[in-house]
Amino acid sequence: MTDSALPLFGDDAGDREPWVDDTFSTAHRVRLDAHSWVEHVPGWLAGAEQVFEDLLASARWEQRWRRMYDQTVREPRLTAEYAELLDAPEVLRSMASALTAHYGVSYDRLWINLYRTHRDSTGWHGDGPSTRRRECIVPVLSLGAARRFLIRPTAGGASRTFRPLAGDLVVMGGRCQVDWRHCVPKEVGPSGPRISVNFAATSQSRPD
Ligand SMILES: O=C(O)CCC(=O)C(=O)O
Ligand SMILES: [Fe+2]
Repeated sequence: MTDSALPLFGDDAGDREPWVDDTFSTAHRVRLDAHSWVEHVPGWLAGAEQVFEDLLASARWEQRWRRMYDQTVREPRLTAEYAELLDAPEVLRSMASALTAHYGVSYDRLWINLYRTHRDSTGWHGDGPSTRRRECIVPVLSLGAARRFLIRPTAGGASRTFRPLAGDLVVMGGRCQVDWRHCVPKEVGPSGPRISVNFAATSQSRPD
């Protein structure tokens, strides 16, 4: 057995083991309007690099296709879904528990997206079937390269820009999935790969 295969204990553990700030001490909430908000939690996850590498190597990445008008288009990113939280890696399950405890929403499934380069993206959308309740709380964790995350009113208007770094959470709350649209646009300059972890709750997929 080599050193790197040994379990992490002692002083080293703090540097390498992923660890979430379950006090959410850095959370900063931006009110979008009377009903919707976005919370940015910088540095929520420590050890993000290890989680990124593990997911990149171990997730069952799939190419998805999206129906747009009369065409079927290839999504410019890869996705892996964990329809049951129990099937997700332990580190993601413990993050889901921390989010459930903090936001009072029972996160019981998740999907992760891989933006391979600056040319991968996701267009303006609301999360649709996973967020049918009038008010939802949708946490998204960023890993890997920093990319812009934009949100703008569904009816049109100026967008707000967030730039989550690896380990940051961006949480959409209230009526964000109906009254607002979000996207991760392509970038002009080169960027390394990014993974986002999208936490979902069956309870939020049922209309109230
Ligand atoms: O990658 C992100 O930050 C957001 C992804 C997203 O909105 C989605 O998959 O529904
Ligand atoms: Fe989304």
